[in-house]
Amino acid sequence: MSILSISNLSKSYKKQKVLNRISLTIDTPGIWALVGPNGVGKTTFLNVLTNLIPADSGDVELLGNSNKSFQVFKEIAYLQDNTILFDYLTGYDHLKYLCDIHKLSKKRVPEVAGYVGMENYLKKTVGSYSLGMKQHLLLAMAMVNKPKLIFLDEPLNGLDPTSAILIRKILLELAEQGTTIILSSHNLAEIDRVTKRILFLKNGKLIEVDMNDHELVNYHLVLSEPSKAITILNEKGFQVEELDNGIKVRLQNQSLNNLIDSIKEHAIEIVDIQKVISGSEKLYESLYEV
Ligand SMILES: Nc1ncnc2c1ncn2[C@@H]1O[C@H](COP(=O)(O)OP(=O)(O)OP(=O)(O)O)[C@@H](O)[C@H]1O
Repeated sequence: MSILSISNLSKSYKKQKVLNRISLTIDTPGIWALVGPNGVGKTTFLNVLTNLIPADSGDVELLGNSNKSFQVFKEIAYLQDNTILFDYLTGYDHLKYLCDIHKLSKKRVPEVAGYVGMENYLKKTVGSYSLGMKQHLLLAMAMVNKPKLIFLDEPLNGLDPTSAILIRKILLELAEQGTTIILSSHNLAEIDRVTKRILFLKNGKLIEVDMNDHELVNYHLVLSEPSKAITILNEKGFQVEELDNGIKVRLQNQSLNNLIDSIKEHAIEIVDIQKVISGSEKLYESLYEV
């Protein structure tokens, strides 16, 4: 049984084709990032997958059941944006309501609130919440029924570093426990921290990428004589670029030891050396011609 199986999924708004015969299968648990520029169709895609809005054509199966079956909603969760929250209700009310729907004990409320660190404001009305506090509540709501598959639309929006770190830890923990998370986000640096698997949405199609195949490793070096080093390294076939405060080298067939030895044998001092991995932002730039 696949965790997620999509075949020939299409959705248009009037003449605008947002999803164009998309097919995708996910068989292994983990985190999958959904990425694309504003207005490309990420929210539409998540809404169609969870059957909040109907597709024009195509089929979706979540955890082996059609996304139109009632069973699916016991096992999945969809964290939408905070417009689904009610200002005059407390965080507790929201979580208790979901426990009732899922026929779970209300003991699950403090459990899940504690998990996302919102015990202090659980009993306050949502109207008094900051953006980050609302994001915590939404994540807690998504976790109430211990779902095996979670769709998250921009869960990192408006979070301070403390909250972003906490949510990252929670996502990684859930993934480790076997949950599959489809995470729509514009925060590419954060995505690189949680997953190598990215679904880029472009022109109505998904481009599935394993970042392990696309990462570029460069070394940034601060040197006593950068110009001399550039000449020497170029002669030896290294791919070198000048930086404001040093040089950048991309290794191809050479090892890091080759690089260091080549510099040292000309008595050039290496003041600093850093490994820099270029992640999804580079790929995003080339895919969307930024
Ligand atoms: N109900 C609707 N009626 C008509 N057009 C819509 C509707 N909902 C979305 N659209 C259009 O569909 C396109 C995709 O919108 P969507 O919200 O799915 O994009 P997104 O990738 O989630 O954007 P963002 O990153 O800004 O949240 C946009 O051009 C949008 O204007």
